[in-house]
Amino acid sequence: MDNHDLENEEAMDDHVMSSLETPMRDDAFALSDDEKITIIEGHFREIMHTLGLDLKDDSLKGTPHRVAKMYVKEIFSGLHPDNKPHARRFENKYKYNKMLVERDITVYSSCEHHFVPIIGKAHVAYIPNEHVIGLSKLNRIVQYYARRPQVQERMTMQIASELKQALQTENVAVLIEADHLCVMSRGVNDVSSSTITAEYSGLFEQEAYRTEFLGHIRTKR
Ligand SMILES: Nc1nc2c(ncn2[C@@H]2O[C@H](COP(=O)(O)OP(=O)(O)OP(=O)(O)O)[C@@H](O)[C@H]2O)c(=O)[nH]1
Ligand SMILES: [Zn+2]
Repeated sequence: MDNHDLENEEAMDDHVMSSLETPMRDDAFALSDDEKITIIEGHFREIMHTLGLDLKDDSLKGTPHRVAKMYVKEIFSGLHPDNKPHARRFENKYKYNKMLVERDITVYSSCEHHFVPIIGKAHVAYIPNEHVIGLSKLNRIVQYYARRPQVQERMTMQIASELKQALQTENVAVLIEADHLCVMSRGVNDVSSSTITAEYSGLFEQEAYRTEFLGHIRTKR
C-alpha cells in the first residue's frame, strides 16, 4: 500500500466516523426556534401558493404556521441538542448483570430523502456494568434520534452510540423494524415490505446473547 492509498483509507475512516452524525450546518443553531418557525412558515406558504392552494381559505390559512411549528417543536425537535434527554446514571447496587430489554418502543421518524414518515418499533437491550438508567430514558433516547430527518441505518447507530455513552458499557443492542411511507405511498408503492436494521456491540457480538435478545423481542406478552 503506498502513501496515497493510506491517505485515502484514512480519509475513508474519517468519513465513516463522522457519518454517524446527522449532517448539520456550522451555524445550525444561530437562529432561535421562533425565528426558524417564522422563516419556515414563509417558505411553506410559498410552497402551498405554488401548488395553487388558496391561502385565504379558512382551513388552509393556518397551515404554514402549523407545519413550521410542528417541524421545529415536534417532529424535528431532535435536531437541537438542547432537547437531548438527560439520562441520569444510577449505581447498579443490586449488581444486576443479565440482559435488560425494552421492546416495542414506538418510532415515529421522518425520511430525510422525502420528508415523509418512518413508523415502526425499536427494541433495545443492554447488560449493565456499574450503572443503570431509568427505563423511560431508553424510550426518550429513541425518540430524540427519531425526531429528525433520518435514514434508518444511521438512526439505529446513533441510538446505540448514545446508549453506550449513557450506560457506560459496550453491551448494547438496538433493533428497529419500520415502515417507510416513501416506499409505501409513492415511488415503488409497496405496502407490505418493511425494513429491519440492527446494531450489536460488546457481548451482543456473541451469538448466544443475540439469540436471547431476539427471543425476547419475538415472544408474546
Ligand atoms: N438506505 C436507506 N434508504 C432509504 C431510507 N429511506 C428511504 N430510502 C431510500 O432512499 C432512496 C432515494 O433514492 P432516489 O432514487 O434519489 O429517490 P426516488 O427517485 O424518490 O426513488 P424511489 O423511491 O425509488 O422512487 C430511495 O430508494 C428510498 O427508498 C433509509 O432509511 N435507508
Ligand atoms: Zn424516503
